[in-house]
Amino acid sequence: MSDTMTVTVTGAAGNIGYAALFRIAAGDMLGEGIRVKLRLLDLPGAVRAAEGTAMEIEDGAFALLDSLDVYDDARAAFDGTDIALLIGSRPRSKGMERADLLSANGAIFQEQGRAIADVASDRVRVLVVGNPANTNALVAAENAPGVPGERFTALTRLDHNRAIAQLGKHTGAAARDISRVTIWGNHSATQYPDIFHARVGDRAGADIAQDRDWLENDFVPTVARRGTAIIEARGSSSAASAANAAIDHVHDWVLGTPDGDWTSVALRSHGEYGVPEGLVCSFPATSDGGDWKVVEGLDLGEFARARIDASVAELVAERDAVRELGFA
Ligand SMILES: NC(=O)C1=CN([C@@H]2O[C@H](COP(=O)(O)OP(=O)(O)OC[C@H]3O[C@@H](n4cnc5c(N)ncnc54)[C@H](O)[C@@H]3O)[C@@H](O)[C@H]2O)C=CC1
Ligand SMILES: O=C([O-])CC(=O)C(=O)O
Repeated sequence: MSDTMTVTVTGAAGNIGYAALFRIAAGDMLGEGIRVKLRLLDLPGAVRAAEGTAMEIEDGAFALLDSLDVYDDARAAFDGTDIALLIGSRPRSKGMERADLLSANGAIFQEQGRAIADVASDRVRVLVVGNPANTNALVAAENAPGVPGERFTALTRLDHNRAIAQLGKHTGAAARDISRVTIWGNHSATQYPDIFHARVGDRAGADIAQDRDWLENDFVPTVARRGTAIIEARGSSSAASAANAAIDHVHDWVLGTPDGDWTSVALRSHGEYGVPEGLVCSFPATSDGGDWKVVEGLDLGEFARARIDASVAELVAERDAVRELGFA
């Protein structure tokens, strides 16, 4: 990492953008010694609002902020970028079919993948937050010739953090004492939050998982449906927690995961754990500050295998749909 990094945030006028940008400018994402050039991208109709957010960022007088620019054009926004947070996407509207959603987002992430390949820095790292995040990342990667596939990732860190929180509530342990939790599969209700390899203080996750009623009827569905529960309670989707997770994801990617722990990252599969090559699937992963590395060799029991297979089947169906639409 150099001492100045260019960071592009799409959907900058939106809720997650609003919660993420100030923390990025404050140094929470890349570390306190690293200066940041911030580039905000949104649609032409939302640029005025993005400019308002930029005015507030200016008013933060952040010591690490070197420059701040607002764009409505992807190629200009990604020019020379080192870190791209792809948050903006087309939300599902009333009456919209799944295919329409994949099609609208396919077009966005195809264009952004091409722009990143053409103009971003050679070391660019991409995190897709906008839903359907895994498949949007797959589309962007497939349309970015010359950019190594491992530079395209999707966010399942929010699910990972949710799993730690629920495990902490159940056991009374603090988040800092919980490690080696894994989210497998898709960022959707089919995801499988896995505690069988976790450590909770001195306890093994497999021991806590002996309470099958809690595991199957409480923990797994609570984590997998937390996004929906928050929409029902707040009237809008998770924003500050999603921004926090995006910052955690990039932080651990560029600065490394803590010794003895791993995190969850949706990465292009090389066939690990039998996941078809090329799918953007959530795995346990570590980083030494360079590339993500999938943690291999974990034993998966029948319970885990069935759930991972179901989530992977959903990813295959999404991939086939965007292929059919010509986006991948
Ligand atoms: N992966 C995850 O864990 C999570 C993902 N999400 C997803 O993140 C996305 C953003 O959420 P919010 O910020 O709450 O939504 P929001 O609706 O508040 O903001 C989205 C922004 O993206 C912009 N946008 C749309 N298309 C764009 C494009 N082609 N280029 C640039 N900007 C574009 C919109 O104009 C809007 O300003 C949604 O897709 C949401 O479902 C939300 C929570 C968690
Ligand atoms: O469904 C949404 O837009 C929100 C989401 O992904 C989550 O909270 O996990």
